[in-house]
Amino acid sequence: MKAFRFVRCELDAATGVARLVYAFDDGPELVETITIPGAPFALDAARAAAVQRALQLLHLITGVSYYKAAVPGEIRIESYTIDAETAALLESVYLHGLGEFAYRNGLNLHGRIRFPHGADADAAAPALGLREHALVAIGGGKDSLVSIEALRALGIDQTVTWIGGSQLIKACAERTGLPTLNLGRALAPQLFDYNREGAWNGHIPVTAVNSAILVLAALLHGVDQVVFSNERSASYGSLIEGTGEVNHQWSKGWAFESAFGDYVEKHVAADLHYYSLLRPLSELAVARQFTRTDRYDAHFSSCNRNFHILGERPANRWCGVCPKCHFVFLALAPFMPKPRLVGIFGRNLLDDPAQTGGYDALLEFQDHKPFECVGEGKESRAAMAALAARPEWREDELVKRFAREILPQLDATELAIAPLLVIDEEHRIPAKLWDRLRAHLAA
Ligand SMILES: CC(=O)N[C@H]1[C@@H](OP(=O)(O)OP(=O)(O)OC[C@H]2O[C@@H](n3ccc(=O)[nH]c3=O)[C@H](O)[C@@H]2O)O[C@H](CO)[C@@H](O)[C@@H]1O[C@H](C)C(=O)N[C@@H](C)C(=O)N[C@@H](CCC(=O)O)C(=O)O
Ligand SMILES: Nc1ncnc2c1ncn2[C@@H]1O[C@H](COP(=O)(O)OP(=O)(O)OP(=O)(O)O)[C@@H](O)[C@H]1O
Repeated sequence: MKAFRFVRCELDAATGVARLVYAFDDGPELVETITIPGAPFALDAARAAAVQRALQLLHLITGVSYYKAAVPGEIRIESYTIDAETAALLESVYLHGLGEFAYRNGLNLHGRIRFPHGADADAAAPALGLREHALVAIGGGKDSLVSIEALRALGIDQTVTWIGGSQLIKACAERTGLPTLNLGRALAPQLFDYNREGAWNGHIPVTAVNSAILVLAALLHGVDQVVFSNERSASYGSLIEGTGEVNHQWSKGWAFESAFGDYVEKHVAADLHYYSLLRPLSELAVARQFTRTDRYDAHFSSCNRNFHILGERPANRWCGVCPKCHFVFLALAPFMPKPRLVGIFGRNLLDDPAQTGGYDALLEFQDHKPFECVGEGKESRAAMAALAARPEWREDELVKRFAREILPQLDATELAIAPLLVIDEEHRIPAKLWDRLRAHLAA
């Protein structure tokens, strides 16, 4: 393949269906479809122009799923032009968002990803007078539920919003009792053929794609906030010997959030605020927040095996053997009564010797942090050290092994949980919310 082509993008405001069209060389058109319920959308000229800008941004970001199948040397944008700032944002999203993909496939993408661009646009995007209301992304796991409950406690109007057909996410969304919005997304079917035929494949920055979809939905619905639930720990990747840092969850990190959020306000709509409500918190602090209500215990799951487009789902909501199950069990354990936690998972993962290797990776003991959405090694070590001091946990096989074999090798001054629960000040949460939110999170 010589070139990856951004062929065109179109949105029908009468139906809410967006078509994002790509191609390799002179091959078939690859059409991804996004459906935003609530049509027909009546848009004044300023909002229609902002929707067009958001649609192009979505087209450009979503192309990463297809580009990765062949990583050709040339990128062409055929039906509109972009400026240097847009090109820089995209080059960063593609390079860092495909970091794990490149590492696992032994590819070097540095210097390869170049988006063609013209001069910088001089006019900043105007404010549109958007209604004060939050579209909150829900992923079926604990994080977004913590945000939803925090916004509820603060009295912020919100619509719980998700992409795709997951029944598990739908059940969690309905359990909130709040208004819901389910956005449709269908990848171009040829991508799955390419994968079967041996195209390059691997992780893509899915949170960047989801973010761009919600920005488009927010504009069509005329609301002023898109809220994600990405914690501080997501900014830190796995440290690979001889390679450096590779972050599976790069588009959940601060680098993406700050670049994308600033771009949306400057280039799409000045009064559309994209932010992560959980950015000031570590994974352990989010876990602690989650334990404040048991409303979702029988509904939520953080296990990504629930969320495949193709393929099998786990027999119950928690497979119990993947890094996310391992980590979420460990992160909740210091803050939740043991019977409640074992009840959620249906078993005690810390008393199962078969999970030793998985926990060693989380602890960064003779292994690196797994390529998954899990907390930092220091969070896992602090949580495990806390459990080693608790009578109800210390006899469990993996806690006992930690105390015997790993703990003596660690610096005891780095194992306290309290410093990891400190609320950070680096975030994009609107100033008018922050003081009240801070007080809620500190309680
Ligand atoms: C559910 C899951 O973890 N999927 C990852 C898995 O994909 P798999 O082949 O096992 O199954 P499917 O998800 O059904 O995907 C089928 C193929 O489709 C392609 N694809 C899918 C979505 C998309 O947006 N673009 C695509 O190109 C892909 O080629 C699949 O082969 O392994 C893949 C390869 O490593 C991963 O890319 C799949 O991850 C999904 C994109 C996904 O939604 N994953 C989230 C659960 C996830 O990892 N979230 C991160 C967020 C961090 C971030 O933004 O990067 C997290 O929780 O850490
Ligand atoms: N299908 C989806 N639709 C909309 N937003 C999603 C979807 N999947 C994940 N997200 C959002 O992406 C972000 C990262 O997802 P992540 O899986 O870390 O969060 P979560 O499911 O809320 O919690 P957990 O970490 O426990 O799985 C969250 O803001 C989440 O709401």
